[in-house]
Amino acid sequence: MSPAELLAKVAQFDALIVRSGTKVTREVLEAGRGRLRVVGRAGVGIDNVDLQAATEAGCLVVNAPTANTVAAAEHGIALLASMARNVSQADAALKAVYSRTLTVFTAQGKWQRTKYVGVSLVGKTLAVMGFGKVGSEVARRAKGLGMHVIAHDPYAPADRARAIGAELVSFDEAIGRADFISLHMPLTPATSKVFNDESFAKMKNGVRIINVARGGVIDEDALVRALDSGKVAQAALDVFTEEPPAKDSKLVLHENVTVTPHLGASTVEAQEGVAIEIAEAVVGALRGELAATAVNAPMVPAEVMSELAPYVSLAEKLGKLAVQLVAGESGGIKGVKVVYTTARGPDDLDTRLLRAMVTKGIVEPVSSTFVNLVNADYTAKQRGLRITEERVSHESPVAEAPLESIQVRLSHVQSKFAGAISDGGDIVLEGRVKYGVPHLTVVGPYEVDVSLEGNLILCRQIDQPGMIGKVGNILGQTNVNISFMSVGRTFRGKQAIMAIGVDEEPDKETLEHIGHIPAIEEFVFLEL
Ligand SMILES: NC(=O)C1=CN([C@@H]2O[C@H](COP(=O)(O)OP(=O)(O)OC[C@H]3O[C@@H](n4cnc5c(N)ncnc54)[C@H](O)[C@@H]3O)[C@@H](O)[C@H]2O)C=CC1
Ligand SMILES: O=C(O)C(=O)COP(=O)(O)O
Repeated sequence: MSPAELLAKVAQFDALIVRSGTKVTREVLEAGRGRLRVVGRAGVGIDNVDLQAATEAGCLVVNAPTANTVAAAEHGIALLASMARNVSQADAALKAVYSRTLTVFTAQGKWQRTKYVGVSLVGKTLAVMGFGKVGSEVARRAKGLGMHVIAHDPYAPADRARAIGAELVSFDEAIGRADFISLHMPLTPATSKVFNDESFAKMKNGVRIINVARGGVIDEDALVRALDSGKVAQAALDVFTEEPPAKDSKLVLHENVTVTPHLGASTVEAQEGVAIEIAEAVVGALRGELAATAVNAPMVPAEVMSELAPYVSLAEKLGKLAVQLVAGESGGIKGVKVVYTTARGPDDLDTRLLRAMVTKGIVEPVSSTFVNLVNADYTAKQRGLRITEERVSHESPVAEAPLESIQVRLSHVQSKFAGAISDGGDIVLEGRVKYGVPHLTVVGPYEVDVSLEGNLILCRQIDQPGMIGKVGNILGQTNVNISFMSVGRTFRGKQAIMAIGVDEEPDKETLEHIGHIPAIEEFVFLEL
């Protein structure tokens, strides 16, 4: 699709899957607002996606960070070796002659065995700039070629470098000592044009540079100057500031430069790999699962994610139930307090995810905004929702459970179900996870215990015999299956509430029928 076509059509889709050639600009994301929920980048670099605009639109951006790593590393090694031995220049020169005449070598001698004398790799020093996934695979392979490998990466763990046999050094030391420099850092404001006149000046004369990362990390005009002066003997480039580069690009046309058109990830295996990786990530994200490869959401490590999963669901359901209890005329929800009862300290329990899910539960049923971990705080702020959190420490933890309970309090709002209002005047709901399943355990001043699956009916009645039977009968007559039921009361013979989980949504008449049971004071049907 052309950019114009993409703009015109993006609103018809829930997800977009792109490679680096498609620019997912603010304009594209705005045009997709309301429908577009996920942008999947079938590769690593996400510099072609406007992350801030995606975050504001609540659009999750996921990438496929691992499936093309080896392909990129292999391409780096291919460029390193072919540059050192002038493979592409020699090939082009020889082909040019053969295409003119099949038999004669010209006087200028295109069978140029002396012109294309190369340099050896063994024993040379390679500086790997950016010791991440691709960089470390390049280092590993270069070791196999007998090179001495040094690396610069301010954030790389020293033990990984040590394990591969690479020495981690400063930026200046890396570029100053190297015979070959291979670039593997992401393009960020900090890395933009870090290879410039000043840094080329610090390199050895006759250094050779390989770039399979991003064109923007090199000041391309400065590289042309360094090539012209001989400071840089050769460069091998897979990526460019502008792709494709201008037709008259001095860099592309330079005789000491080897170029490929951004082929780093282009192997049959890598493309199959990223396709599968991104399809799984996008489908998961559309199903509402937490994406491990989310780019614009806080990173939640996989083990934390699996431990918190039932609490994430509990948090969302409590938010969803709470908002349905708010009376229409109460002037909006202002303050939301989430209270976590836990044996863990702040360092062992990151509540951002839980807070985001409470926000999602509260906002989604009453708006057209799609809320996720990405835009939850932004959305809450926009809607004037003040969400505060409190931790209550719990002395005797149940085994290893991260949380004992989660309570959601909506302050100073009226409720359509007075039974949900606590003594302090807030709507209060509390829940726990039991056997991996979220349960509602407190409604206002009442203790209940109902599994949060399907839908829920809350009834407040006078505590007297026969109530369960009456309600059960009415539901049974219309084939509504009760999945769970619990009765809580303040004092014997006073008020009680019944929390009834139902698989099907009862029709209006059935609900009215329940409301007409004389002892029932109020009831509400809540969707989960
Ligand atoms: N040519 C192609 O087709 C491909 C290009 N790439 C590009 O390769 C690059 C690396 O990708 P991965 O290894 O997967 O990413 P990665 O995130 O695993 O590694 C990047 C490393 O760069 C380091 N880094 C960040 N700032 C730095 C700085 N100022 N100086 C030195 N190091 C710095 C990080 O700490 C990290 O270890 C990215 O730019 C990516 O877009 C990746 C795959 C294919
Ligand atoms: O994954 C990356 O960062 C790449 O540069 C590969 O880009 P591509 O998917 O080949 O357009």
